[in-house]
Amino acid sequence: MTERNISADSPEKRAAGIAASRMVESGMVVGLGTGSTVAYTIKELGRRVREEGLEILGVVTSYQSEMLAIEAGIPLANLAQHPKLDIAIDGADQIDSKLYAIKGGGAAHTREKIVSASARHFLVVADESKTSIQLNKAVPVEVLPFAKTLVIKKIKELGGKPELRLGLRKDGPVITDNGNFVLDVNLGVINDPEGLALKLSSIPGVVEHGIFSNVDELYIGKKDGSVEIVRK
Ligand SMILES: O=C[C@H](O)[C@H](O)[C@H](O)COP(=O)(O)O
Repeated sequence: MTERNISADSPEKRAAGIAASRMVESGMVVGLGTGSTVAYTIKELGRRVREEGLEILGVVTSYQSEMLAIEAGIPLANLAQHPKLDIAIDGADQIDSKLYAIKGGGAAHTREKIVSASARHFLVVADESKTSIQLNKAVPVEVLPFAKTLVIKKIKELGGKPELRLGLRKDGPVITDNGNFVLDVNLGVINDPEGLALKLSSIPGVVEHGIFSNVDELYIGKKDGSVEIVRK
């Protein structure tokens, strides 16, 4: 895994993140994703709340998005209060031409999947480097620490090469917001994302994997500041 830098400015990510925020209207309950691209969306929504009187409730997907949303001034709610969200907006690590996505580079994919599955509309924001004809990046798999050895064995039986994600400024494994480990699983080119998703989900001890098949719309930010919109 390469180091993640969520604070470096990126015109492409900003273009996609801000364009997506325009889909949000007063009265909506909005799923707020995790990562450097959707951070632009969260900041822009906060600006509209503070300066334009936009009235929304945010439902966060991680401690990162919670901290950003609080700092931006977005009032928050949770899924117990609002089980049905109007929209969820989130980033992706890779997304293919059929809008299957790999997420979890920030280890937030479990809550992201729950929040996006609760939304009527799921919109992904990304820069051009994330698009690919087929998925081929390592798939993050959140695992109960107790089940690590079994899950590694089962993943190898599927032909995957699992690697325990280690902390960058912490010794030992990354611990997710849910208290679990993450395996980054190299599976080569993924020809059948839905089939693979089913196989990974059926391994005892897998909490959630990072293959998403529920993306409705993709906003791709370009270097010239334009945004291409792809709909399912
Ligand atoms: O766990 C993290 C998430 O799935 C992110 O949405 C994903 O990694 C994309 O992040 P970024 O926009 O920083 O590339």
